[in-house]
Amino acid sequence: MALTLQMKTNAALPDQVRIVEVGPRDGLQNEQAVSLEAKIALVNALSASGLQVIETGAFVSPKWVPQMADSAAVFAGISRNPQLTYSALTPNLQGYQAALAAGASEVAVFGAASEAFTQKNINCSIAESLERFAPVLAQAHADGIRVRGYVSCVVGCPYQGEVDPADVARVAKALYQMGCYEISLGDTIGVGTPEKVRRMLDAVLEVVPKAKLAVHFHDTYGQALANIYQALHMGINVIDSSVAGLGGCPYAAGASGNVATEEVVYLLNGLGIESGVDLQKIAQAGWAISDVLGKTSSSKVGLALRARCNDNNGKA
Ligand SMILES: CC(C)(COP(=O)([O-])OP(=O)([O-])OC[C@H]1O[C@@H](n2cnc3c(N)ncnc32)[C@H](O)[C@@H]1OP(=O)([O-])[O-])[C@@H](O)C(=O)NCCC(=O)NCCSC(=O)C[C@@](C)(O)CC(=O)[O-]
Repeated sequence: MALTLQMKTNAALPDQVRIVEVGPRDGLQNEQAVSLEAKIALVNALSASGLQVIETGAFVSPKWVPQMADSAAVFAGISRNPQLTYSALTPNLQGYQAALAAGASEVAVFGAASEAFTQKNINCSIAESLERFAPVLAQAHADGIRVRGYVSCVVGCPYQGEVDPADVARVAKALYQMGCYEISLGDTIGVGTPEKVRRMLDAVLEVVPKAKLAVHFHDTYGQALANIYQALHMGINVIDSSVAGLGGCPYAAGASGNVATEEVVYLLNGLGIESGVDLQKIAQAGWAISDVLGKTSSSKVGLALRARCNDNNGKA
């Protein structure tokens, strides 16, 4: 009986998941300044872990997010695996051109379902943000560069509070219709619970196909893995995460980092879902960047593996 139940539950889950590693960008944009060498070492360690996509930097105003000011140098310094996508955040055409010059293989525009957050984050209204993204998409299309679209605050906003799923669906649909190949739905401040996530995804799935959606959960209230499990059951098979649970959001006070990549890989391994990511290698990347930052990793999986490794005299 228990076995039958288990098989039924897992039958609804995808066989494969693509993890989009956002640690070098979403993570480090909200940590203390990290040296260029450490950023390059992080991206190189992530590249060796089996990940397919690494968000490597952001071409935004250095006055707004100084931690990302050396993104071009990061792109110039990394050892590229030609099989991997090294992406960058670009708020406007200026950022897009800088990302292209730096050699980004893909870019992302970023909007939000909340007017207040959009103002704080990119200094314009939602409608104005979509106007700014249009030339980015047009130029990227001409250059043969894929554009991802983020929608922030999909289940809550640090300024306005509740966010209507209809507003999320409206912005997600707009980005999709403008030509974004994938829409990443961000719980920027990590307030979602599985039921809220279900209601939000129900609304978005009415207007964007599930194969074009990704989820991006911050873990402020410890709900990220439960929310991912909910999203997996609704057919979403692209998950954003950040090694060692790095980061937060500079315009969302108190927000924790993204769900840790180690946690996501451990969950997927336990569910028999293929991600291609080597848990030990991603954990090692997490230990290294946590040491650079001089802080304890936010990844329980990373900490558990490190303790085991220490017990085994350094052998995994
Ligand atoms: C969008 C702007 C630029 C508007 O900022 P603005 O001040 O309104 O822009 P502007 O067009 O008036 O330009 C002002 C100055 O910025 C410069 N500028 C203009 N554009 C760029 C650029 N691309 N790169 C470098 N510099 C730029 C421009 O050259 C000018 O320089 P000045 O003449 O004063 O010396 C600004 O608000 C900004 O950079 N915001 C970035 C905010 C950010 O990065 N937030 C974090 C990422 S979003 C996030 O984390 C959420 C996400 C994606 O992870 C999903 C989730 O968790 O929900």
